[in-house]
Amino acid sequence: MFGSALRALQNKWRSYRHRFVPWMVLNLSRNEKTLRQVTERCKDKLVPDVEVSESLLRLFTLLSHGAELRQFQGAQVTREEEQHGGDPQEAMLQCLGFCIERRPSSLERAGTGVFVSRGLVPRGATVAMYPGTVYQPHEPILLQSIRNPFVFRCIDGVLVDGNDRSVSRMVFRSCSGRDRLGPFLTSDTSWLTEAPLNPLAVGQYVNNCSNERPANVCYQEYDVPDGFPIELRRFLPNVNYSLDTQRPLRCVVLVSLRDISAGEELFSNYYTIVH
Ligand SMILES: C[S@@+](CC[C@H](N)C(=O)[O-])C[C@H]1O[C@@H](n2cnc3c(N)ncnc32)[C@H](O)[C@@H]1O
Repeated sequence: MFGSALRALQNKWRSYRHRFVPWMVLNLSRNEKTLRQVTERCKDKLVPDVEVSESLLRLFTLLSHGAELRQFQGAQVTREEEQHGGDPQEAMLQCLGFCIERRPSSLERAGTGVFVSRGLVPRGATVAMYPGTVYQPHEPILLQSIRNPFVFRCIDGVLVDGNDRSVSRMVFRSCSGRDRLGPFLTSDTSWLTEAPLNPLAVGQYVNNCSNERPANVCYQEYDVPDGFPIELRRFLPNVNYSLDTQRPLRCVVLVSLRDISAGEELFSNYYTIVH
């Protein structure tokens, strides 16, 4: 009986993406608003990948100038360059028109959340990235997934482990070091610290929505295109678990569902079903 019920459920919800949070599954039966339902696969992405690429390239280019400025301390730089290029938060404000940061959540007992701290997020903006190690569906993640609420399942079964502690942390560091291409880093490990070089890379701390606090952002898979400049890949907060030169790197971005003002906390639907 349980088998046929499960099959019926699988037929109903053919494609889904979710965060592995046990209490959320219990919550789902009571609270349909915490589900994001998409009627067709083609309607799942709120903004096209090219727009995501454009935002990332603009921000990473400015961050890259800032990193150079810091390297060549003492060099002649204008005050404006110093202000906008040197500090990741300032670069974000200049480039995207808003800043986000981690703070204690506005929800009771929900730990840390992510807030818009300055500016205004327009609808359809790339607000954050979900950092972490990327596992193909067949790759082993059992050990890393134990008591780990940061594992994200993409629509195609690819998993992203965004935990910045314990085994997950060691795995990310190790894979990132392995994938270095001569002088070029191909991923950023600073999301494992309090001060990420890429200020978007805090999306794993976005909390789940509720009836009282509806979602203002949604997840979207983004495969890094071939032409993405090698020198800017060092700001990407994702790395493949297995060395893979054939497949594009999978990233997950959070896109705003509406305009979001400074002071507001970000909330996502931890569960999306694509019918
Ligand atoms: C991936 S973490 C999100 C970051 C988390 N707030 C933290 O500080 O680590 C997911 C966990 O956050 C908490 N959480 C997320 N949304 C919540 C909500 N709406 N209400 C209460 N707790 C929530 C739950 O403990 C859940 O297991």
